[in-house]
Amino acid sequence: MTPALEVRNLTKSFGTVRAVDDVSFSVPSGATVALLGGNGAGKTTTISMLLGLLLPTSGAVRALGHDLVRDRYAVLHRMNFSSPYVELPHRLTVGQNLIVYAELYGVSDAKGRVAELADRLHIADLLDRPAGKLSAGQKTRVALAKALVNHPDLLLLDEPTASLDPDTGDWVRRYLEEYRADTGATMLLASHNMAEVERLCDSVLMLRAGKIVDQGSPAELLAKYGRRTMEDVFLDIARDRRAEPEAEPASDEVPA
Ligand SMILES: Nc1ncnc2c1ncn2[C@@H]1O[C@H](COP(=O)(O)OP(=O)(O)OP(=O)(O)O)[C@@H](O)[C@H]1O
Repeated sequence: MTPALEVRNLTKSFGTVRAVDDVSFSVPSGATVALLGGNGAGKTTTISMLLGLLLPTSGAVRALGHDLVRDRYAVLHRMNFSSPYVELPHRLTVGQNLIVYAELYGVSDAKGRVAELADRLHIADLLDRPAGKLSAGQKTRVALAKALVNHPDLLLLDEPTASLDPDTGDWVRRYLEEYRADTGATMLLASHNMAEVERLCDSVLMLRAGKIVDQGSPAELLAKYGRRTMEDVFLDIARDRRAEPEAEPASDEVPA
């Protein structure tokens, strides 16, 4: 089966900064994959290129079987994204924004789809509010509604639960699990929440300074680094510690 995403030798330079440096990976259809890395590792730049929003310096991206630079209009209507860094137009209400996006994506019953999402994502009480006057957590939920408005087959999520309280964050994760189970959609998500990654993702790509420095399923990485949590694996990889279990202190040693 054709992978939902195929990324080959993707590179993006901003002047002398190589934000993404010769990155290659593929995401099987229906999989959920995490893109992890510390601040400035290149996650947002990668996602922007995967959306066709940013032109690569070199390399190629195929999304749902189409080249994203040459053939983006064949595929963009089957993709969507959410990002805390992209604001909806502030003066329009949440409802107006969602209708505009639904119509831009050619959703046949735009009003019906927005009402359905408002109900499912518990944002009905926000529909008449200006998008610029929402709290950070409310914006995150509205961004998710926008990301799902066209029933995307390929969903790119940049920190989908940023700013959400633990209860709402848990609820959004459950919703994403249901969406995937119902639709078979493929998801690539950048996250700083390691519990979220363990829960949602089949595999993990670890970026450091624009390069993929390790990858595998959460279970494989936990075993490889001899750790109990992805938080510890993340710290090992981000701090360039080698993938081997730490020795237990001998019983007569006093821990420092
Ligand atoms: N438009 C730009 N012009 C110049 N440099 C940029 C630009 N966008 C990103 N960078 C640089 O590219 C590198 C990667 O940034 P990017 O935003 O992709 O990181 P990130 O992994 O998403 O980080 P964070 O977790 O902090 O969101 C950083 O060094 C950043 O300063």
